[in-house]
Amino acid sequence: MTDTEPAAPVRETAEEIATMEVRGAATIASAAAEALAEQAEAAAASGETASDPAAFRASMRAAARTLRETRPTAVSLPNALRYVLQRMEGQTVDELRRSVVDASDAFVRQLDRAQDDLGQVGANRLADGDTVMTHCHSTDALACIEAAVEQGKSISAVVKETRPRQQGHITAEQLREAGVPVTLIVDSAARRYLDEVDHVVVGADSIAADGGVINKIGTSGLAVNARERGVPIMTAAQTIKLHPETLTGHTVEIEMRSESEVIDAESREQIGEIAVENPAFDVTPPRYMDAIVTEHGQFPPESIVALMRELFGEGAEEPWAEP
Ligand SMILES: O=P(O)(O)OC[C@H]1O[C@H](OP(=O)(O)O)[C@H](O)[C@@H]1O
Repeated sequence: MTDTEPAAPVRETAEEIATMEVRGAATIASAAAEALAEQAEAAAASGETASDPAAFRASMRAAARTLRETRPTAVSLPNALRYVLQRMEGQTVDELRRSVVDASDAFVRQLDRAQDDLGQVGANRLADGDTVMTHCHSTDALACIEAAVEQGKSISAVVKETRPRQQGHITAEQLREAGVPVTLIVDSAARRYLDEVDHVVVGADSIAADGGVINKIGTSGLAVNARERGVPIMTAAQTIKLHPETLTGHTVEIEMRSESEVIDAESREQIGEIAVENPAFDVTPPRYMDAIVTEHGQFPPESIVALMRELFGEGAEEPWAEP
């Protein structure tokens, strides 16, 4: 390990996030925070950085940059890195190491608590006997449904499979384990089933300052259909999903993934010369979203900017940048 090459656990976590073995905005954030703690332990034990606080700090910044470069859309990833690096302090390597490990632990605990708290808020929106429709797999959205079940409400679910990676299968399995009767449908059947649904519950990868919700591709179409059918739609998103850079006019980059997720090589070959595109996320305009459910309560999307300012100030530093 040199001061620019992160330790093995960081490289492994970065690879797992890039290949989506580790996925879902909250899970990515907690894996990134834990990887920084592992980097701190490794750097404090390595010849090059163990006795040089400046080299230790540089190795932490390099590790954060490696993690940052894995996936561009879920803002929980840079928010996690920011949380930990902003709390790195001390004169000696041992003090620096301890501050990083403590910040990483605190971040992960805060994440779990936030999800429990927003689950209660989201559950309050659901009534006994409701059927919910889900899209993709979101631990924040599942927390709302599971909390409703724990409140003693009987909830059933229509689960969209979510092409191309079919994260709906994970949702279906976890809801079934929570005792929720599940009907799995293909994405294109969603509008037909909305007539049988009381609420649509989705997660978010990022929330923009204007209340736009960036979530798995297909969310915006689902939201428009839900509005047309008169079905309320909420996004469950703890505040690490708030995108501070959008306060200063930046837009959220939409990740484009490999065409191999959409079409296999043989079919591709047979069809001949065509373009294939695979955007992983889309933006649901605030007017199509009824509520953003966070650990601080529920918000109309248009008012989320006030919470964003309160939590992040006017913008976002990048503590992983070289000074
Ligand atoms: O943080 P939680 O609620 O678990 O997940 C949030 C979102 O992350 C997922 O993205 P991907 O599957 O990583 O591309 C989905 O878009 C999901 O709604």
